Amino acid sequence: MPGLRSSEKKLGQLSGIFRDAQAFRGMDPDTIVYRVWWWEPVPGGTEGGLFWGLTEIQPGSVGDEYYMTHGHRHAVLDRAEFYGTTVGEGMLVLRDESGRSWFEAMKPGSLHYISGRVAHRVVNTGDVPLRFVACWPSDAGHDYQIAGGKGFGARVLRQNGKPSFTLTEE
Ligand SMILES: O=P(O)(O)OC[C@H]1O[C@H](O)[C@H](O)[C@@H](O)[C@@H]1O
Repeated sequence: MPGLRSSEKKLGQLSGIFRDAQAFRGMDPDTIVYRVWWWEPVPGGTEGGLFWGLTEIQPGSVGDEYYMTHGHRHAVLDRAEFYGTTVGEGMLVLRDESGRSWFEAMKPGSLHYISGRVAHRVVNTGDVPLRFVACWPSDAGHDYQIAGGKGFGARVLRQNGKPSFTLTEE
């Protein structure tokens, strides 16, 4: 049925994506990390349609790693997406099929085009909730297996009080 949808992601649902497992175990699994509201004017899977969404990621960290979305590629691999930041500061972490990882800085007014086949995740590096709008094809779907389960090959960590994009061996 077409309509407005919403979902929330709690820490307990993000097990395994943060580096510091000990810090993670010491935190309340019911803590909400992010919420998504999105409009589905056509049924999911419709070719040629678009969805529109708003994501809000809370400020916070697990150990020295900032709160972030799980991250995904599109199940229909070649589908692209736009993100537009409205409030807060963050990093859009991207990984292509060759394994290259990079980021784009997010701040109010920043617009980000995410090509098909590129995995994407958003990290809140600020002190306030990070909000961004998104527009993606209604048949894109989500694939949460990034690089065969290895992840993004990069982490955003607080170092000397500042966010640092660090490539990893993954
Ligand atoms: O699906 P996640 O990786 O948890 O990201 C959360 C959400 O971020 C954005 O709003 C995307 O447009 C959504 O499609 C996605 O569901």
